[in-house]
Amino acid sequence: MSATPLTPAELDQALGELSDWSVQEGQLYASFTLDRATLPALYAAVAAVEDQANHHASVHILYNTITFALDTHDAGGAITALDTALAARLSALAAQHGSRPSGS
Ligand SMILES: C[C@H](O)[C@H](O)[C@H]1CNC2=NC(N)=NC(=O)C2=N1
Repeated sequence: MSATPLTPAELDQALGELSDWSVQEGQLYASFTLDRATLPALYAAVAAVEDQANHHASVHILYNTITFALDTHDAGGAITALDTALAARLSALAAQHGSRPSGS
């Protein structure tokens, strides 16, 4: 998978399959709300997937909401297929841990 910036059309197409995600300030962005007790397990799973992909999200946790922001540093902060691929995996992990999208 390449660190080539997605074109606007490619990004729109990818977002069509990433219903939890939006573009905010040039990054892919998603928030999930879940039981606080499951947050540690979710983050452990996120970290493992990130390390396997060698691609890492900005993660913010506030009470029962975890927010991810993704762009590709190696592409000057553009959104690439590395980001959209990881976004799909993060959505799946959040769902597996009983989350619900908490919107933007
Ligand atoms: C050296 C290492 O391969 C790079 O720093 C990887 C690690 N994780 C990364 N994460 C993100 N979001 N963007 C990158 O360009 C990136 N590059």
